[in-house]
Amino acid sequence: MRIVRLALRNFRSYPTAEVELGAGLTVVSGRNGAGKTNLLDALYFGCTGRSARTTNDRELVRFGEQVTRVVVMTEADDGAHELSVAFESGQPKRLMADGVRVERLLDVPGRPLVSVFLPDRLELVKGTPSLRRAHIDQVVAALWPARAATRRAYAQALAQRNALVARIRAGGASAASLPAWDRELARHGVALMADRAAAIESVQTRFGTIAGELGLDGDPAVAYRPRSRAADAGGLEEELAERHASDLERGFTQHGPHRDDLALTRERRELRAYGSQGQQRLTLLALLLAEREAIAATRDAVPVMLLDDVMSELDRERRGRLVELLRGVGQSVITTTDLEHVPGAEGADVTRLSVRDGVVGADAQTERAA
Ligand SMILES: Nc1ncnc2c1ncn2[C@@H]1O[C@H](COP(=O)(O)OP(=O)(O)OP(=O)(O)O)[C@@H](O)[C@H]1O
Repeated sequence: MRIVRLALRNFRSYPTAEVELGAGLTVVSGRNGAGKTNLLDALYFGCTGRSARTTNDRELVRFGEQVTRVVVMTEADDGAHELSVAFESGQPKRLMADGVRVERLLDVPGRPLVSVFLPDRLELVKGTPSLRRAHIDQVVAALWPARAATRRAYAQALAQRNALVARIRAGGASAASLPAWDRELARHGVALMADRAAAIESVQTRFGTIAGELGLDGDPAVAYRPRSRAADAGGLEEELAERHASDLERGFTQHGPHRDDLALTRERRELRAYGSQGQQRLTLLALLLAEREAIAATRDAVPVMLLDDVMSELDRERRGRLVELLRGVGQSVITTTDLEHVPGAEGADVTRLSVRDGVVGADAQTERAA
């Protein structure tokens, strides 16, 4: 599966654009504000139905326009496919796969997986545990699509247990009904913890290696931090039972995998609290690359990497190593203000695009030579 073409209409700074992606690495160059990030976001939007930068879709519609539309054309073993997303203010988003309306693009079989590195995504390292939990669950779903159901089942059981806690507090139900929901929550909870642990295990060693190669010293590490210490469903059920009184006092379920975290450390200290901005950026980059390798090793699908302005952080040697990693397997799109920052960009296997004033042109090299 690979993305062949992207077509946009009234997406951010672009009135219209048609972009052909390379089979491997595509480098998008242009000045600050030219529209490079907008192009990456359009790709993300077309593949997932969501922006990587905002939850407010209205921001995606070009100023003065009403409707934006993004179409992603792909090629797979079974032929050509098309995903499209259209958004009009005040209307529900229209998501289509091969001309058929769908609820969610994430459920479309064979859709391209995408992994995106944008400055805003640093929140994954710096922000609250909930972002990291959601991220682990996305990695689980990318590694083993069928297991996405476990997280949904857990979330549903948790919502029901919380509703019951509220009813008991209001005097509308008896505390004797709690153990049944402890059992249900524990059953899905241990399955969820096992999936998360397995996902992080498949990423751990790769993360250490790639982070080292990209120049992050100090023994960088990623580890799953489950809230519960239970080894099985019975153990988690007991932990939940021990907290009945305090759950009823606080009004919600305080214990379980919905309180898990992912620890990202360097020299055994949390990068969230002690890492420099550069270290946090390298950590995020290494994590996304490690996940991509793990997914490629588990499935015959390699996520498309969308990397925004990542080169400025790296010295020449590390830029070279990153380009090597990206050229090795799958598709990637990388943006840069300066083509010189991408070693090997002149290679025959690299597709070069230049962006200027909301217009995407082919081959910046040719343009420079002209
Ligand atoms: N809805 C919109 N309609 C029209 N233009 C928009 C819209 N949203 C953003 N823009 C414009 O897009 C431009 C920014 O584009 P983008 O972030 O893609 O630039 P960039 O090439 O990645 O720049 P940098 O190198 O500085 O990160 C800005 O000029 C901004 O005004």
